[in-house]
Amino acid sequence: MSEKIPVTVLTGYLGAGKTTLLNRILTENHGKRYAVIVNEFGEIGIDNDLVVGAEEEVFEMNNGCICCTVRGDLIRILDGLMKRKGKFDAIIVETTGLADPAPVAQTFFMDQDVSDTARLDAVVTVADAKWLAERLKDAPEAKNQIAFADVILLNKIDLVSDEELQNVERMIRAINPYAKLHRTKNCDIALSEVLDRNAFDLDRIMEIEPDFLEDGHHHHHDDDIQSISVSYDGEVNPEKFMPWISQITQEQGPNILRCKGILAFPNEPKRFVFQGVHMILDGDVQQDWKPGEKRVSRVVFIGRDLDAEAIRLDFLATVAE
Ligand SMILES: Nc1nc2c(ncn2[C@@H]2O[C@H](COP(=O)(O)OP(=O)(O)OP(=O)(O)O)[C@@H](O)[C@H]2O)c(=O)[nH]1
Repeated sequence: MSEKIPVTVLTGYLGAGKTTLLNRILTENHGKRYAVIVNEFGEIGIDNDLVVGAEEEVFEMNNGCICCTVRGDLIRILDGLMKRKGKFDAIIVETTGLADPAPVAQTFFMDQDVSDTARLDAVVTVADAKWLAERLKDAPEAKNQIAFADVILLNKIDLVSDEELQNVERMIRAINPYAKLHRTKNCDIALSEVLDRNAFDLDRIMEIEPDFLEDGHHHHHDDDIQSISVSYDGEVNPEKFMPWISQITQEQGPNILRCKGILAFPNEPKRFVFQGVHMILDGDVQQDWKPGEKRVSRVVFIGRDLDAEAIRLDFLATVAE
């Protein structure tokens, strides 16, 4: 029997640094070929376009969470990939920040075709050193992501004091004493610590979740969490957009778990990408718009108690004349 293809499930709460880690993996000179599956919560894909590395094949699963509505899609994509075995060395699945990793991991044991050809190598969880303590209070997914991890990257250590870091490490250890824990900035880590670990331990998981191998998925997403996507078929004016995005993240930061966008600015050959986690905002011009690519500007906000219509109108008010 030929060897099974290793699958790494990359998880972690909204904005923790999953795409940063994925891009690091894909750009490093590893000589391997990865197939990448990216799942997003919002209905318009942004992450897919933020993943670098033209070599890799990126499969996008939008509009739903990998652990719920689109799990069938995951099985279909995996089945399709298996038919082309030999064309790549490993598979990386980046889940949404709101995914419960258990049902995703379950897929590799419960689905016969998948389990015959692929093996779950490890669940790698990226944790945000600044926000994890808060999320452990109000987001059960954040806790499950830690509990199920084989490897944890405690990321964004540049944003916290030593004391805060030790505190959050204690919280992680209380939930999961077994995972290998690394402190990172910008997910800077040797790939050998993340890939091909052979770390997934079914026995440990059965201890946490005794019905792991039984069918039926009971994960209920927090219904209060909204995903608001707005897309405009053209350019936005940076002089209007920048003050608006700063203002909304300052004023509504506590409710904005995550925001991001790709924008076309007039006379700018490069795409402007902005990223936000609560009130922390980051933005920069990145790669060029491709020749013939439509210059569409799009933003996504994920959070609670957000006024979707106001966000839509305010964003559209920033478009270039
Ligand atoms: N200060 C700081 N910022 C970081 C670090 N790692 C990542 N970021 C920034 O955090 C933001 C979110 O990073 P992503 O990698 O997109 O996070 P993600 O987990 O993929 O986000 P979602 O897929 O939307 O859940 C980006 O603006 C990153 O540049 C870090 O170690 N320190």
